[in-house]
Amino acid sequence: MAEKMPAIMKTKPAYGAELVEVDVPKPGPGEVLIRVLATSICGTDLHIYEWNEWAQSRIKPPQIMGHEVAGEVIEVGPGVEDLQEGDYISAETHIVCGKCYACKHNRYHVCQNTKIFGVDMDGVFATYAIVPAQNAWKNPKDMKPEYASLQEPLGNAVDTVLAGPIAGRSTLITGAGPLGLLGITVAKASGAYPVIVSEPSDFRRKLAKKVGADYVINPFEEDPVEVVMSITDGAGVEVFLEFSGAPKALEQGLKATTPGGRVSLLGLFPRDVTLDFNNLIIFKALEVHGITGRHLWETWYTVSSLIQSGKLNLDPIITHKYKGFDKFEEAFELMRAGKTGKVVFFPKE
Ligand SMILES: NC(=O)C1=CN([C@@H]2O[C@H](COP(=O)(O)OP(=O)(O)OC[C@H]3O[C@@H](n4cnc5c(N)ncnc54)[C@H](O)[C@@H]3O)[C@@H](O)[C@H]2O)C=CC1
Ligand SMILES: CC(=O)[C@H](N)C(=O)O
Ligand SMILES: [Zn+2]
Ligand SMILES: [Zn+2]
Repeated sequence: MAEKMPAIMKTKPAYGAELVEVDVPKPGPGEVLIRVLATSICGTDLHIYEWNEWAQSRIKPPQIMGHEVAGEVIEVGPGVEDLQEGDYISAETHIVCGKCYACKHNRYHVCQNTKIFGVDMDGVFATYAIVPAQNAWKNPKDMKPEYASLQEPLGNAVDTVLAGPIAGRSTLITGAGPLGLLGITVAKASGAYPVIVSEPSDFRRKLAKKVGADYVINPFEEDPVEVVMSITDGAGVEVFLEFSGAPKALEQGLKATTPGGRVSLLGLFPRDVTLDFNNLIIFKALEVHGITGRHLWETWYTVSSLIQSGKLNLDPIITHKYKGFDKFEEAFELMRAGKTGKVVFFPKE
């Protein structure tokens, strides 16, 4: 095995990243070394690439980027018992403590001491990567690596869509970025109808239709609330799934939700949001869920079963595949321009 490997690294506290040659890491106690088979870009990676305020407050360069992955275990560190060379795994990105109040209440997805690889330590945009054994998820041998790599963001989408009943429910999704697109296919596979999607990007509205949306709305040209009311005979939707992080979308979605309906909020807002809580939430008795991470580990079981059921329409969502990392800047710039769904790298041997 090579001593050195290419890696996409945040080398400096500034815009961009670099493709550099680094030493292949050695697994320490409780860790495994994987050969990366597929790794995909998350919106968070884009924040790190762009070096926005959040990234400046959290990321300590130099650091290998990336946290969505599928790989083969090639070396097992001391003390690891339930993994062996040859295991085909993906990884939960949240490294949780198991000791805090949240963990002791089985709320691992909101562990107060969460560390995230690719965010708080070296990640997986490389030929080989270190994964904590406690975070490894064993994949069925026949699962495509690009699907296996998407399980982590699919987990966010599953927790958003399935935070309450969805079968047969009218559903509004705001934001058809990579996560919103995953939300559409999970909602359709789970029996939601109609699935109405509000998304200003023409490229992404077309993608939303391909993935299975029943209706798409351009919120910059039509009032999504009016369109939803006309589709639902004035009732509003039973379920509102917020995947955009746009304050306007939040307000429109709440207005379009039927009294007593359910709201799941995944999108992260760029700033504090001012909202008419009395009339948009309280007097409508809405059930509102904040969504973060994935429930450990039931969400991973749900995601894997949905993929294996063949009911998820993932291929149209994976819009860009790259062999190796040479064109990573093109990939990030296309993603920044909103001209992609999910982008997947397949490291060269
Ligand atoms: N809570 C959590 O655990 C996580 C939250 N996120 C957040 O989820 C959100 C979605 O992630 P990505 O799909 O990667 O983000 P993205 O930024 O690629 O997609 C957001 C989409 O919303 C659309 N949009 C903008 N304004 C809109 C409006 N007024 N109405 C409808 N759509 C509008 C954009 O055109 C874009 O297509 C982001 O805010 C991201 O930060 C991502 C990962 C984990
Ligand atoms: C930080 C991330 O982007 C990650 N996908 C998560 O679920 O927390
Ligand atoms: Zn992510
Ligand atoms: Zn904890």
